Amino acid sequence: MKCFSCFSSSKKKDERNAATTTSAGTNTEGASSSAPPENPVENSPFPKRFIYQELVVATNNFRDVIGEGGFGIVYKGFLEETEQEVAVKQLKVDLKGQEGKNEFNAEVMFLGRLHHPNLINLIGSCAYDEQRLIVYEFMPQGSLKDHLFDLKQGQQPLDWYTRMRIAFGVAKGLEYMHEKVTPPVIFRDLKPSNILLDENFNPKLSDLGLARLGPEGDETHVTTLVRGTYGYHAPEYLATGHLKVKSDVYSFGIVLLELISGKRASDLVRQANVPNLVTWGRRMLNLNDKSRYLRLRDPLIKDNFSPEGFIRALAVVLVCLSEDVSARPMMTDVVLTLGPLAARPNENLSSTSLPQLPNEMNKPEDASTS
Ligand SMILES: Nc1ncnc2c1ncn2[C@@H]1O[C@H](COP(=O)(O)OP(=O)(O)OP(=O)(O)O)[C@@H](O)[C@H]1O
Repeated sequence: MKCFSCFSSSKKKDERNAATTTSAGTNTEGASSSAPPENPVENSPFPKRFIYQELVVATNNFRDVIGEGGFGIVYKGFLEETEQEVAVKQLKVDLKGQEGKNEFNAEVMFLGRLHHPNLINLIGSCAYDEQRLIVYEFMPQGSLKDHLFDLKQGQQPLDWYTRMRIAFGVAKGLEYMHEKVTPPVIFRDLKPSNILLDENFNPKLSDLGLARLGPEGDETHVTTLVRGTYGYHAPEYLATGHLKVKSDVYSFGIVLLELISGKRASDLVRQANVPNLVTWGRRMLNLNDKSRYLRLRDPLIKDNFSPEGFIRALAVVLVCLSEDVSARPMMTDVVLTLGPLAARPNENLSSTSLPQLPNEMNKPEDASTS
């Protein structure tokens, strides 16, 4: 927790500037002026401190529930002052314990300092008595979970390219957290319900309540209690509590496999005698039988499918899910590989523009669509 305090003690503006630096040496709050043009920073660097009554008004007395998670209920709201639709999360605060407040502090601290188009925009927060509320930009398409599993009647499944675009955006968000800020930030709870979608299905990572500052200098990991969601943890983190940026890479591999297969990691884990998603995926891929690869594809993905992109995406899954932590790629490599896969054919990206894959990523042979 010593690194954590260098963030959390930074209430004053000048102290905050010292807290997190980008790899270019500028602080993340200043990143709004120094970010590269392709990564415009949308977020206000100074989230608002709301008074409780403002949020009562904004949410019409907490009437319209958007969703509920383990840490609280999320309500729809509207801020008259800025004419902005918002989502307001009211954290369950366990009066006997610190857990809810810790999540709140971590989320407000991280989101207040990290700014990227693929991270949710924190509009503000409110700490009133035992109440803890967080105000985010509203994401009209909800979470990836709502579009991947248990679709409602008549709901259109995500097509292949949208899935790849979502994976690409998530990879960019993680790349930013791991590689563009110092010290790195480990998300620790990557899963579809923490990937929110804007009106154009661009993804934004949310729920940084469990995030941790990563190791600095020569250290390879931070040691923590195992937290997060069962089914998404890297095996070494589960076994030892040693958390690394590559633990997130493993979770990303699982989410990518979920996007490809439409199967839920967590459901399969709970069922007796059924291999979990990772075991099942690996079994299919190791059988050197091309027709089996295609059985990993979500049957809801129909037209506009790219067999070459499919194989490459599976190769990314395989390396991200390596048991050997050092064999897992950095998110920058994943971003480079997924970028071209996210482009629809009419977006004019030929296969020759695909980046060279590391050897392990070329493992699966090419497959046909038949
Ligand atoms: N900014 C937002 N805009 C729109 N919908 C949101 C927003 N934030 C959360 N939601 C919705 O509320 C649901 C609950 O979110 P929340 O982060 O509280 O829990 P969760 O991630 O689903 O579960 P848990 O936190 O227990 O792992 C989300 O799945 C999503 O559908």
